[in-house]
Amino acid sequence: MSQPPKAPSILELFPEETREAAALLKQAVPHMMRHDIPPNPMHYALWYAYSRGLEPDLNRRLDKIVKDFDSFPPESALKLFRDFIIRGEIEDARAGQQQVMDLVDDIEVDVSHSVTGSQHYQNSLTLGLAALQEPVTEDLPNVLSDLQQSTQEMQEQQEKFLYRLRAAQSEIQHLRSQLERAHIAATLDSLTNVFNRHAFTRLLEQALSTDQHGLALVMLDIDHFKQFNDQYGHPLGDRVLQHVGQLLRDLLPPRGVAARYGGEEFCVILRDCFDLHSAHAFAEQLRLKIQALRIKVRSTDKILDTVTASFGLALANNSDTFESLLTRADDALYQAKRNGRNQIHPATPETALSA
Ligand SMILES: Nc1nc2c(ncn2[C@@H]2O[C@H](COP(=O)(O)OP(=O)(O)OP(=O)(O)O)[C@@H](O)[C@H]2O)c(=O)[nH]1
Repeated sequence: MSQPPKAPSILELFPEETREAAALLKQAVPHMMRHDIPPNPMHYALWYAYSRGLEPDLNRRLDKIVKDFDSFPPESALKLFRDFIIRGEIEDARAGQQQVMDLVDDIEVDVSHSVTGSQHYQNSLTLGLAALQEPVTEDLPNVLSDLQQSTQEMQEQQEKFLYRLRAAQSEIQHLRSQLERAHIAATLDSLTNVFNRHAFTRLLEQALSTDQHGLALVMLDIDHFKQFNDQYGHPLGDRVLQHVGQLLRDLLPPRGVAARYGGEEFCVILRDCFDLHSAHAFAEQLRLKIQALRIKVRSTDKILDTVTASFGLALANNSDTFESLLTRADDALYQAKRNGRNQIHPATPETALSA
């Protein structure tokens, strides 16, 4: 029997580049305004998909709801959001749950057969041993033959059980690697292979709540990236981001965390930095490596203009929250941009170091 087509994931549903997505934004927002629909993320996703027009059924249902209600009941929005926007993710989660449940059911049946078999064997052993303790009778050959038969049955059953356990073991390994892949997809930025913003937020909050001693935050932002995109196009801009991701992964010290905070902005959490010098040394190494990047246009072999980045550094103190630490690093980054870019600016003036 043929399987129904797999529902697309969010990434497949919304593959647009910045410009195309911005054009859809301009169409989606007036739809929401016209019907007095709050432009929250759930509504926005629906009206964005509506503007894209690739799901006629969604458009028909949205048109009908606003016509019938002259507004947009939140329950209807949620249902459409589940049915059209996150259905791929919901299907994946359900399929994963079902696989685990099937596996547990199979193991339960196998264990229960094995227990029953062991009980029978135990009974025949008990009877056989009792018979063997009797004075030798002519029944001995029958007792031995019964024991031999039940031992053979037990052995066959154990072999089957082992075979099923091995199959379950490989199924568990498969499920584990599926879960690991899902976990990676949920925490990594797919373009640059460093953590995404969501994971970074969680990791920095965790680090601040457990041990902020020696914790430093580095924020970096590629310089004049808009200009680079405009001149060479987004695909080459994407390659720059991928190179920066690779450099971050290569240079990251032990216990460090590198993340793409958004667009062309990255954050790095460093540990064991008891003054800004070691954070500065890391940032300086990265700054030089970015400056040394030579990006080649594959079709023409032309080497593109030098890429540079600006850096803000902040050392966590006892009273820092996620927001306060991020704001200080961001302010320092802003200063680095104002001072001329391609440089590092520490958040605290007393430890000022120049690039
Ligand atoms: N190629 C590509 N570009 C992106 C991505 N995300 C954001 N951008 C672009 O990054 C640019 C950021 O531009 P701005 O915030 O004006 O900053 P800038 O041009 O780097 O200037 P300064 O930061 O002041 O040096 C915009 O053109 C975005 O379209 C992405 O994933 N890929």
